[in-house]
Amino acid sequence: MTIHQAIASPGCGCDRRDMLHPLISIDEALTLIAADATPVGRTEATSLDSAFGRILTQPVRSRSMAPSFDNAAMDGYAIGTSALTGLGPWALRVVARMPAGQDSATVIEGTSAARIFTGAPIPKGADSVVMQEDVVRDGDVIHLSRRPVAGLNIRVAGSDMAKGATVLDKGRRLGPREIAACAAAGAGILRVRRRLRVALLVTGDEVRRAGGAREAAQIWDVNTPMLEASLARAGIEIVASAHGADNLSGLVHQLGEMAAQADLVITTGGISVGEEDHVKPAVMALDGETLFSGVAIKPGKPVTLGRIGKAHWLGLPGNPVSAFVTFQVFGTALIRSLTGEATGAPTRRHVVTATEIRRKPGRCELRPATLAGFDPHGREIAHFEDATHSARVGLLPLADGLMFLPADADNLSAGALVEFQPFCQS
Ligand SMILES: Nc1nc2c(c(=O)[nH]1)N[C@H]1C(S)=C(S)[C@@H](COP(=O)(O)OP(=O)(O)OC[C@H]3O[C@@H](n4cnc5c(N)ncnc54)[C@H](O)[C@@H]3O)O[C@H]1N2
Ligand code: MOO
Repeated sequence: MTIHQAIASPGCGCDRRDMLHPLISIDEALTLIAADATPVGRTEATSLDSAFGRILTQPVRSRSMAPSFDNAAMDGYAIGTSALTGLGPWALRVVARMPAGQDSATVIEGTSAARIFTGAPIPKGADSVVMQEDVVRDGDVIHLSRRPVAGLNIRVAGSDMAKGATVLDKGRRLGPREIAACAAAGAGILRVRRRLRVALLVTGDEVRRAGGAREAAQIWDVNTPMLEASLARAGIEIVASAHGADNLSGLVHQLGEMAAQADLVITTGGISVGEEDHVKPAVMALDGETLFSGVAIKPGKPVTLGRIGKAHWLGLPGNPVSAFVTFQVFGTALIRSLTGEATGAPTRRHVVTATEIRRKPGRCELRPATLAGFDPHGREIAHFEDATHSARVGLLPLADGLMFLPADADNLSAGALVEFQPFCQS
């Protein structure tokens, strides 16, 4: 039984069908982004200590075996197991001391042992390291009651990385884990894509700097700080961030200047259908083009992708939750394509809904949701508000990601399986 006629429109109230401007699906929009946005050309060298957040343009290969020599995994005694005849216990004379970082010509022969510390090279003749807790030491002699196996507590050369092994493929974003692997591989200089130049134009006559003076009917700017924070990572350079008035000639001037210096221009506001919405006309006045305009989602329906000259243009709606959601879904995918990041669009996983959902079908709803543990079958549960509100950011900090409610679903029972995209940094 369908129940959607009984449902009021509690969200942004923008569900009416618009036959003049057919909407495309999320996946169609993501396909267009992937086809249009090829990585910016230039690459550059960077040292490992400033590589965080950058995208590799060449694979990283290990310069030597890792570890490069057999070494002790424990503080203890290096011994040769073949000298342990009979059933024990055995007494071994300590003939050398081997701290980490010191090369040594020590050779272990017969029932002798070397005092050894974690990370120190294994001396010739030794094939086992016995933890100091497992011996009794008496002067220069250690007493051993249990036979250690060969190889015990030895980190074998090359067991982590072979020489020349590909440690990372090109297209990887360098986070702490990747940087650790590069360091172990001896990769001090890396080839990465140059920073993506992004310009931000937040429009609206009513918009004033957050926390600053404002008059009645004026609002604090949420989109500039939210998007600057979303773009704050090492592979991105914000080359301009400005406020634009609802004025065609002013926007033409600002967008023209931004497009000349940026790979990507992101705008917010001014892309709906009212006569105060001047962003699209301004792009057209600059001989820009539109790849898509309008996606069948809620919130964020008017999201638009295009070009202004050589620059890509992503037009986000003015409503802050709509701008945030569309940046998460499309902005992130676009930036990953432009920076050549191999992961592509952010991945989604399945979660189950915490409670029943009644909604008006028509557009796929991207509803901020909070993860709340697991159900008895081990499936992750997502909590959510009763509706999606494109202008209410108060509860956004509580959400972990976006729940995708299918376009045609008018009633989902508690425990329904839905897609979930965790929030991510661009
Ligand atoms: N007749 C129709 N009206 C609207 C439609 C429609 O299809 N037909 N779509 C609605 C939808 S959906 C959205 S989303 C908005 C998008 O409009 P714009 O992108 O043109 O955005 P604005 O009108 O400039 O602003 C919308 C809203 O957001 C507030 N805003 C804008 N910028 C900021 C900012 N930086 N920080 C905080 N809040 C901001 C602005 O004051 C408006 O309230 O259009 C619907 N209308
Ligand atoms: O008000 Mo709109 O579709 O919610 O972004």
